Amino acid sequence: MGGRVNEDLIKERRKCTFDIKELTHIIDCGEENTIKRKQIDNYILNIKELWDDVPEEYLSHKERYENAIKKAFIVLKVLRQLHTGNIQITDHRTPTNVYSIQDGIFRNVNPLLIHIGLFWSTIAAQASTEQQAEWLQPDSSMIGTYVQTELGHGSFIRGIETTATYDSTTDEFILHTPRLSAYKWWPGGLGNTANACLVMAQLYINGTCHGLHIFLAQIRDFDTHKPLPGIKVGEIGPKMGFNTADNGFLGFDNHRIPRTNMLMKNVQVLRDGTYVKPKHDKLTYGSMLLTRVTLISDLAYQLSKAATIAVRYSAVRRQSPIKSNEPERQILDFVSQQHKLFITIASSHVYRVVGLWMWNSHKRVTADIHEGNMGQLPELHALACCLKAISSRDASALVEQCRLACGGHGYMMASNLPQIYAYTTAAVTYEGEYTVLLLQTARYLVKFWRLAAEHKPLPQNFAYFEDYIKKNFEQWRNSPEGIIEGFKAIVAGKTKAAYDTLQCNLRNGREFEEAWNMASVQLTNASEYSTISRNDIEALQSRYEELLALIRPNAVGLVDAFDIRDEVLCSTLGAYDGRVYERMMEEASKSPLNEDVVNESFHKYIRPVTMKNKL
Ligand SMILES: CCCCCCCC/C=C\CCCCCCCC(=O)SCCNC(=O)CCNC(=O)[C@H](O)C(C)(C)COP(=O)(O)OP(=O)(O)OC[C@H]1O[C@@H](n2cnc3c(N)ncnc32)[C@H](O)[C@@H]1OP(=O)(O)O
Ligand SMILES: Cc1cc2nc3c(=O)[nH]c(=O)nc-3n(C[C@H](O)[C@H](O)[C@H](O)COP(=O)(O)OP(=O)(O)OC[C@H]3O[C@@H](n4cnc5c(N)ncnc54)[C@H](O)[C@@H]3O)c2cc1C
Repeated sequence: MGGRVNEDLIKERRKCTFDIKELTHIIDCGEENTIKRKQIDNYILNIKELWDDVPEEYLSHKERYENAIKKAFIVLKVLRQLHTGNIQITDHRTPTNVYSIQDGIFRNVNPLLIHIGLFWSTIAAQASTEQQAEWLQPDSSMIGTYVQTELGHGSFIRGIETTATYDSTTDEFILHTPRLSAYKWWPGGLGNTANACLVMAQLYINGTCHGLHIFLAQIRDFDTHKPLPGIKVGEIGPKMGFNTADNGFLGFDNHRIPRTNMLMKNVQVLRDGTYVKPKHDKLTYGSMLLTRVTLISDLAYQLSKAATIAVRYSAVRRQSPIKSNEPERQILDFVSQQHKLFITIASSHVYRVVGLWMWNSHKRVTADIHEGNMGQLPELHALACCLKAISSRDASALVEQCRLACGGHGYMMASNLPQIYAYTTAAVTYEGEYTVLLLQTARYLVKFWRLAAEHKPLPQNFAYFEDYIKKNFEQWRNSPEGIIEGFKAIVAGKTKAAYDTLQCNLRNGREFEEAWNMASVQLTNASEYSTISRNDIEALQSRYEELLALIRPNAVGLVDAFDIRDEVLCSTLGAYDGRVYERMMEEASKSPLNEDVVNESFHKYIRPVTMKNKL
């Protein structure tokens, strides 16, 4: 769509007091990354076949999948070319990597997301060198997915019921789904696309269960794509979002795979059935850990999209004067609107920085694990659980806040805010449900509180527990350091309260697990424990309002710095040129309900009633 940029947006951009490009380079972790990102953006976004004539909302469930899969294989081909051309495209140092461009191409989810993001990365992390040499071929026929969750069990994965029983007479595992609740349910790409999968199953050797292990299983014929004998596979139906993700179900009827299809880097089953234990029994959960870490950066990106749309729209939209004799103001001038939006911009930066820090920590801990040192794994797991839970829950609430900040127009699919919300809120549940993950972190904190309560030595990271017990916390200071101190006091106080409740329940004769369950609301809910006073809160509030006013002239610059192309934003409200109403009208004209001046339902259903009444 041609045409001039909206006047208000032009003025906003003139007002900006900082160098937008410089901030973009910081977000991308360096100018060279910005250049590389733009090259990939240009390359992929110029492929004509990736763009739809009809908005995807007007397609049926089946058509949506078929359209998405067409695009997915164009993208896959490009990814392979870029890899061969040695362009590092999956570097999570930048949240705006190739996954982000896909948000624009699919406006939903790439059905190959799990194939690209989880299937290959799990093989790379958990398969032996020989297995990797065989399976990680660039021209592999395998299209895979990660198959863990079952109808009956998602959170409590030790309860998974699919079995893999070793048959030493044939040197094979027999994969079996013993009952309906053991059907695999949810894996992305499983419904129609995948011909292979990594499946989590309980390993049995000579009647002994060794717990969950990962197996590579072919499920469809590579040539005909028909399910193999003993495989029942299909798609699970429409969802709130993720509707192009092709989530599926899967059952095994005594399906045999070679022994060498168990992922054997950390754990082995030998030809004679000998079981060789891993160095740490949670290494099998490694893919969940990695995805939780990468998700934090992805959520930062979703927030930057929502903020870009809502801030640009708020600069363009004029409604109500502030003083009755003045012209109507940009809605961005209302301080309550600034409060809704600027926190989203800030949170995006916070999650980006934390996501990067977690990514580097993960790299470091993985290198240690390679050297046989597992010492840092529990802390990384506890941090990943908590950050994944909090960032997904907060990001969903903030995206929804941005949507509401766009008033009625935010309710239009063409604003893209409903899709961003549906995508973001899924992350609260998948890859470890919110409460369940918070309880994992609580378990870790309570362990260290017990040490503190028993006056045993604590690692440096937990010295503040001791400070809290000795009441060594400083008086509240209204500064970043003061705020961090305040948070430490809250964590210590909250952990103490939960620990005390646990102890009380135990003294009353409860078993530990029961006592834990009874304390679980305290374990997940925050209270105020810091030394902050009423006056401090008032001072903080007025500083916050000052900051809103300082940020206001730079609001559009701040979202421009996210540097998200219109083709990726896919929003009538958030495009760079701010031609909101023109775009809305143009999108409305694509509605099939506008194809005929008089819809045929008039003759079939309306007229017989209205004309009869007239007589
Ligand atoms: C990779 C790249 C991706 C690229 C894309 C980038 C953009 C991304 C965008 C979008 C992509 C996403 C698209 C959708 C993807 C969805 C995929 C799925 O959903 S796959 C299913 C996930 N399923 C869960 O997460 C189940 C949750 N449940 C669990 O993880 C476990 O059941 C848990 C942790 C809740 C409990 O496990 P217990 O019952 O075996 O363990 P307990 O008894 O509680 O604890 C035992 C010990 O193990 C440790 N532990 C547990 N998990 C650990 C871990 N992962 N690592 C290390 N230690 C762990 C604990 O800290 C505990 O330690 P102590 O005994 O206290 O010392
Ligand atoms: C869009 C999407 C994509 C997905 N993709 C995949 C995939 O590719 N592969 C795959 O294997 N899986 C996938 N999943 C499944 C996902 O990982 C699980 O749904 C998720 O782990 C939550 O498990 P659940 O459904 O069993 O929830 P439940 O555990 O049944 O949660 C229901 C409620 O019970 C509570 N609860 C459960 N246990 C406890 C406890 N111990 N203490 C306190 N409260 C508890 C929860 O907090 C929640 O409120 C996907 C899910 C979604 C929504």
